Amino acid sequence: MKQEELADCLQIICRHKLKSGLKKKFQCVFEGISKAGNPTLLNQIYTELYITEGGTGEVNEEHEVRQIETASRKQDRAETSIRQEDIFKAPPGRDQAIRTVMTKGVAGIGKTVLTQKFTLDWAEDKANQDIEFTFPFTFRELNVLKEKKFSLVELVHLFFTETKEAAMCSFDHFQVVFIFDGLDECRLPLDFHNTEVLTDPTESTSVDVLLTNLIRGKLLPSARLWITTRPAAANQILPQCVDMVTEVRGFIDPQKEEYFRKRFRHEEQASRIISHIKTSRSLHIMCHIPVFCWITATVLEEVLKTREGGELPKTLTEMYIHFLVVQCKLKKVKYDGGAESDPHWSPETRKMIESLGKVAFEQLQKGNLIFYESDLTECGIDIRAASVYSGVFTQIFKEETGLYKDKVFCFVHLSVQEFLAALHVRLTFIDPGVILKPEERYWPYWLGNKFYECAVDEALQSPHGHLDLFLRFLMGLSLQTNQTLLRGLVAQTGSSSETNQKTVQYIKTKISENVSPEKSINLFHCLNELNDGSLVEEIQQSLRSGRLSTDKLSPAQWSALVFILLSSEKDLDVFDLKKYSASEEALLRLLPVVKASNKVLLSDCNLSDRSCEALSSVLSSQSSSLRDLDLSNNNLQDSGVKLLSAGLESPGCRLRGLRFVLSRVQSCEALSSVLSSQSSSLRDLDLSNNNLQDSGVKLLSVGLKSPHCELETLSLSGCLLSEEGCSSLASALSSNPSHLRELDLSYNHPGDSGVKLLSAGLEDPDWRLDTLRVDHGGPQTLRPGPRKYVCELELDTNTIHRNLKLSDNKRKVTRVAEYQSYPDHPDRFNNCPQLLCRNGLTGRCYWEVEWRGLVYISVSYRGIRRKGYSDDCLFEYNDHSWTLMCSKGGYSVCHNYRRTSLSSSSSVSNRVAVYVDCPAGSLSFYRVSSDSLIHLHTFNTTFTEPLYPGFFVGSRSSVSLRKLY
Ligand SMILES: Nc1ncnc2c1ncn2[C@@H]1O[C@H](COP(=O)(O)OP(=O)(O)OP(=O)(O)O)[C@@H](O)[C@H]1O
Repeated sequence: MKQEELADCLQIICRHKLKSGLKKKFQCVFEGISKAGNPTLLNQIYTELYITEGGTGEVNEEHEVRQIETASRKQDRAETSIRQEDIFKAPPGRDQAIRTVMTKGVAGIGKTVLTQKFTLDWAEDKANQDIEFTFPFTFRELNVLKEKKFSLVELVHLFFTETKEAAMCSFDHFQVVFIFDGLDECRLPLDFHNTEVLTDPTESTSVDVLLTNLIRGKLLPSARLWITTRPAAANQILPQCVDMVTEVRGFIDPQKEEYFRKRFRHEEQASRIISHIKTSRSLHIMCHIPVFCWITATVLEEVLKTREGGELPKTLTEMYIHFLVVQCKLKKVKYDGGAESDPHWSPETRKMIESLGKVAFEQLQKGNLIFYESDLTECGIDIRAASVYSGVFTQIFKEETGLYKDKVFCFVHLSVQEFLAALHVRLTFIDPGVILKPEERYWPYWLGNKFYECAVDEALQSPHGHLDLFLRFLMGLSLQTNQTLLRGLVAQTGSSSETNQKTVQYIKTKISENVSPEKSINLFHCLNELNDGSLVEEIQQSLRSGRLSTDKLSPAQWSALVFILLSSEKDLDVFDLKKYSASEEALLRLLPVVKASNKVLLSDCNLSDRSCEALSSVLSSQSSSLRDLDLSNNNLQDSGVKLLSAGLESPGCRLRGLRFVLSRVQSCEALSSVLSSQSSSLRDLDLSNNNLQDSGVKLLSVGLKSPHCELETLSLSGCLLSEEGCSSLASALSSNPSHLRELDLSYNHPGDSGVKLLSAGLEDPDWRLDTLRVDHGGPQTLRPGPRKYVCELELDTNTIHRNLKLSDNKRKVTRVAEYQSYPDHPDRFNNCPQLLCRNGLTGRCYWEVEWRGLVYISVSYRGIRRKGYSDDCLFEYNDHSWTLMCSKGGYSVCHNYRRTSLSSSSSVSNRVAVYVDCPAGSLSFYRVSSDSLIHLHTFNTTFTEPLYPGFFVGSRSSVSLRKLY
């Protein structure tokens, strides 16, 4: 045989051996039960994970190229999911080969299992056969080699002895994939700036130098690399070394079910567990994290054996507590011969948990996730007992064998270590009676009452989020209810709710201090664990204020927010997008929350067709809770309305109330078809403020006429309707009279005959109609836009300041130096150069003013103070007035001390229009330019009292009311 052929042959044998070794290693998932003789086969349990390409920019925001990349990616936000076997495939539209992939994902989301499945599929010849060698490493294992020196070839030989046997000493000519799982667990100093360059795979050096050079592409540039990490640790790798970032997002709904069906072979048991999980929204949503599914499966399997239903664990901490309880019970019943009903915290179990907690904590502090016998001895665990633990407590502690000469141990999952570490802290540091040994005092936490605050600070300072999950558990364990679950183990000294409240406050201060999105999200999780009722509001504020910038959040961070919102157990009855961020981006990302809400308010949110498409899918989904939707004041085009109509017409749609604005008459046709569709459950339709005109109403009447239309209330207020429109409505209703109860035609011009036609229906016993509104009618209502709501204002001379002079038939106010001789009046502003109008507004009103100099155009409650120069008097500084400030420099708006300059004020015109809809709580300002209205700003609020228009007039300034009638 020639030399080359021999080499080929050896290589094939080596690959074959490597594959069988890997098959053996990865065919079972380690879930602690293997020792009990019941291994879980990876292929049997593996459930497809949802993986997406994930906003690479977050790795390092400063990096210019990345920013460009992020920007270009943003244009197409549609998420594409990536199949596990295609992890190295370039996404469509990207030509260059992908060398390094980084996969991020939160704790327990399935990164390790994913790499194992990838490797197993390769080893079983099922996928990626272009790869000649796959070398899966974990940082956990590599950490142990910190002090040692190897060449790359030696490192591979050490882990994959088959390659050594085949004397492989070069990988240059092969397609090789290196997998490095768990960067967050890495304790090697990866220094990309100061590490010497190494190109020779046979040169010996420390493992961190090897890795740095491999990742930088200096060493073995032809190899492909796959690194997985929890998100907070991703920034250890220079962004330019990573070609593609993906995110594991866990299980989507059908996969959650699939998981439980795979785990519980008995269909009935699986169905019972699934339906049980579905009864708790938070539990169901938490099950998108596979490790949580596993823990839930373990817990519910036990819990449901003994009782039907009952309270289900709702938070992460609760679930892990149950898990611990179940494990202890199993140990007691199976191995100690105890009975189900015995207290599960026998002195031995307690001692064992304490010792395990100590190991967990101390090793977490040191950053160790694999421990030696000596570490266990130090914590009072004797080695023989340890093997009993790992035998008995297999689901908590496992014995790792294989590569190491010494016996090593680790927890079955890092999250279990993090939980036990928190439990240890709870048991040791918080109990005031505990006297710490000097060596235990290195930790700042023991310092008494600032305990939780120190813990928060510590976690925030940890650069790669090592203590994030630990902190969540620690917070969870401070809850009285959780301590009760651990009665007998944890002393019931309990933190008082006052301490918890202080912690909540402290966390909120930290959230407001502009911490990174990852850290904020973890702090939200902590609030959730603390059962804090204002959590949702806190998230809203962070988004609204821009502290959490909607365009900088990665898809996974958004889904974390959704997760927190949904699992908060807070009533999500009404979802008001403006409270979060009035943007399409926010809507699309928060869609699962929309789906879980009953009433969804989306008015004035700059929504386009993209939102319509997404909403349409929510509408047609059987599982959606959405019943009421307000889409008014968005610039929806016909195409958008069409998309929405498809959802409205779908058989699954159970929407009852809809409020929106139709841009064009064609949209009426689409809506009309919804009304006449058999499956439509629409009962309330509010089309107020639409320029529908008679022609639009005519089209709509076709739907109203249909026997399938069961609309009960219809508002066409301010829709430019005249007599003709009324007659179409009357004719439609006479064909289908038995459903509509309320018809609002206010702010239209139905004329006497229109009113007569419809009023006749009120009397008709066949008609169900019992309320007809035709108030505020008149020809002026036929003007398009807000001008139809024009109202005549009258300045209140009793309020006018003495430096303001009236002219032009009391329509104009000018600031003057000389005092005017107005009589004393309690309503008069005596220090601020202001005045109010007489009209107390309660409905919809529109007016225009002309101004010069510096003028505030405001609306205010009547109670505004008149005396003195305090904040309560000035229109800008209180919560009962809303103001547009106009000056040559531009416009700004102000309410309750918060002033915002308007960027669109580059061209200032001296005419301003104001439109207020008091019941709807909206106040809009426009600039008037050659008769067209240019929107400046809208305040959305709730007006609790009648509003009085008013003005502040600066020196050498004037303002006058325009005559519009
Ligand atoms: N695709 C999957 N199918 C079935 N079970 C899974 C899957 N992925 C994960 N699991 C379950 O979840 C557990 C945790 O998964 P894994 O260890 O892969 O998470 P991880 O993302 O690596 O977590 P960490 O960041 O904490 O290390 C597994 O032990 C297994 O029980």
